[in-house]
Amino acid sequence: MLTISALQQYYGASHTLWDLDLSVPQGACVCLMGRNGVGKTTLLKAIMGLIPVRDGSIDFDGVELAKAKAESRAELGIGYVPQGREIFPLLTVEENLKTGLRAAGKLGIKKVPDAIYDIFPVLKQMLKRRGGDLSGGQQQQLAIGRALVLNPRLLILDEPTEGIQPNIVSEIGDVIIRLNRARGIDTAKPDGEAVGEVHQAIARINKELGVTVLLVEQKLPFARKVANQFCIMDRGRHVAVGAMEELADDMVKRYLTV
Ligand SMILES: Nc1ncnc2c1ncn2[C@@H]1O[C@H](COP(=O)(O)OP(=O)(O)OP(=O)(O)O)[C@@H](O)[C@H]1O
Repeated sequence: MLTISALQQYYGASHTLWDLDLSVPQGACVCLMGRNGVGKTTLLKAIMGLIPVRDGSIDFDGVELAKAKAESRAELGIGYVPQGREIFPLLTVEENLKTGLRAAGKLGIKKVPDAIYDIFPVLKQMLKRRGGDLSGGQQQQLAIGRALVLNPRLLILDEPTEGIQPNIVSEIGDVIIRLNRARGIDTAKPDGEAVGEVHQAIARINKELGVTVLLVEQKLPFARKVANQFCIMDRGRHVAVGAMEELADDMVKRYLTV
């Protein structure tokens, strides 16, 4: 679905991404890992067209994104939750969600889908509250909700658990897992699990679309739980990729432990 090849990125004279390759197959949940400052956020911003790239290719389902305008991503089906969430503190929850619609372009989506409120019931309860008055966890749910309003096929999240209470971290993890893996779940025949409204809403979105996920995450247990593939970066280069169950202790020690 997303194939990055030989990407080169500079901040001025500073060479930040070196010959970087990354593959995100359809249906996967890929976790981009690495210590602070290795270039994870830079890579996500490059994918989103928020910073220019010098050379290389970013192919999304056959469309070359490396030189395309940032606005093209939403229309193509890429949703983005930036680091630090970047919600509008003075706008209400409803207004924040509607900002996600501004890039609807030709998609024909005119209102925030009800499924967003089914996935994050707290947003419905707080529709008229200002974004800045929400807790960190609620703001993160708002940021993810906003990224989902255009029904993306690829959801990109930059450190979704940063600064969030443990119980909300786990809720957010469950939502990501279900968005990613609920495809094909038969809601009429739950597999031993009580299928609630949230689950059904996610299964509905997922059945229609199948949300592939690329996320940056520093918390190892969260990454192991949520993602099924990893890509480790070190000093602007990809140094190891594989299935999450292959992420060995020596790699963790060498590239991730601070
Ligand atoms: N706007 C910028 N101008 C110049 N250098 C930058 C800019 N943004 C980031 N950098 C530098 O680029 C390198 C990669 O930063 P980046 O934020 O992508 O790393 P990261 O892996 O996401 O780290 P973190 O986990 O701390 O967010 C760092 O050395 C950083 O100082």
